[in-house]
Amino acid sequence: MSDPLIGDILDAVRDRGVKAVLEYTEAFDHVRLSPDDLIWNPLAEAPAVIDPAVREAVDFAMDQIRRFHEATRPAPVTVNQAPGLILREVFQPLGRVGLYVPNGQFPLVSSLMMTAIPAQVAGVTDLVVAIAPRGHVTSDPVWLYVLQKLGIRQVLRVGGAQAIAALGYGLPGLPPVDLIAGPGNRYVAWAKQELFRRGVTGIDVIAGPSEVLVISQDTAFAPLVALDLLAQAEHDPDAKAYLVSWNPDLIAAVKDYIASHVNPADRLGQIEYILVANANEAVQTANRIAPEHLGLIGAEVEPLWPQLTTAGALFVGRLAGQALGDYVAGPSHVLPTGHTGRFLSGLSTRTFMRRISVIQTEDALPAAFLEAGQVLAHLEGLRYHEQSLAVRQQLRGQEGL
Ligand SMILES: NC(=O)c1ccc[n+]([C@@H]2O[C@H](COP(=O)([O-])OP(=O)(O)OC[C@H]3O[C@@H](n4cnc5c(N)ncnc54)[C@H](O)[C@@H]3O)[C@@H](O)[C@H]2O)c1
Ligand SMILES: N[C@H](CO)Cc1c[nH]c[nH+]1
Ligand SMILES: [Zn+2]
Repeated sequence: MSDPLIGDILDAVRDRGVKAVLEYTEAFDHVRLSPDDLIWNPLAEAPAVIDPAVREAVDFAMDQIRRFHEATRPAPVTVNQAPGLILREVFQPLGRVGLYVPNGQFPLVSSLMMTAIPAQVAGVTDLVVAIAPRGHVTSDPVWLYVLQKLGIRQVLRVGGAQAIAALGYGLPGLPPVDLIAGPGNRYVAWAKQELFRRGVTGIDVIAGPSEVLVISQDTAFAPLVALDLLAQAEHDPDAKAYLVSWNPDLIAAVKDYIASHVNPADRLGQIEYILVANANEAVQTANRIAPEHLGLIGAEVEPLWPQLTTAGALFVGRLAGQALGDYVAGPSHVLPTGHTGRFLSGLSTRTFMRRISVIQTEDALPAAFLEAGQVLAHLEGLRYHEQSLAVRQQLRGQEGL
């Protein structure tokens, strides 16, 4: 089977459930699962034992991610708008959330941390994680360690559009979720959008194949620039990497570095070199592309960062390779792709919260609010709106109300 319409996969899983999920898993992942293999509880396994150096790195990354998300969790706001009018903005965690974690071309254990930690810091307690059955997710000690450390009780061992459909429509023993978050390849990103379009679930952000754009000028940085382009291009043949510079010598040096270091067998995404006239044109080009990651390397370009308004995340300074953000800096690496940074932001605790406004009154409410409301209701010809305020104006201040 090749490139079926994603809508057909969603329909099949909605209508034929487990049977369709198993068929697509066999077709795309070349794994034959039985219905009993689909859902797995990592907490039912013995505690994972992993290499101490890996455990230390995982623990370090998880601490950094948690610290950043705790510091940026939105706080409730109270506004005393007028005497007797108390306004609030409060945040409530979502109910049941599905997290998609990529495991097709590479096992992205870091994406599990970068989605589950923000969700948990937001207060979500009902989480299911979907991971494609490539390799041995259920016996790999590192996956097991991270899943157990996060306290995840339900893993759906399915990837691709069929996993997204199963999360959205539900399966026996797997209630449907309210929101699906997490990155994935083009099939995953497309399926999430289609499920949202159908009104089945919320989604976080369009986080498809990885992208990077680097602005740099100094030829001394050619190896750093080249490696940052390659680091995102290595994720997927659908990934995109751009170098933007007004120094043709740097572009030539980066091309040379890549030509002499890359193995022809690497399945890299597309790398594009864009020669611009000056800094202003570099900024305009980057803002138009709206890349997932945007790196600024070198003293000449680093001060440009406040002008860059559409990237998913900015990386400023020669030590700020995008891989730092991919693993350990702290903000989630789940970021908008495909030019959607123009209107979407990366995953955060906000992704997993609903914002509710609260309008609370007391008898001191000034008459002006009820009067102006009646005038506007009258203007729109909405009789009962007007009456509902008029009756309150009469009752205002009366005892026992
Ligand atoms: N934007 C972000 O925030 C972000 C973060 C991390 C990773 N990513 C991206 O996530 C992606 C991970 O992709 P991946 O493929 O490695 O893993 P994945 O888990 O996203 O996808 C694997 C699944 O794709 C399905 N599939 C494969 N070929 C198919 C076909 N021809 N038709 C239908 N379905 C098919 C299979 O069912 C498989 O289980 C990469 O593109 C990477 O760049 C993005
Ligand atoms: N660069 C990816 C986001 O585009 C995230 C990631 C996970 N592991 C390594 N990198
Ligand atoms: Zn990466």
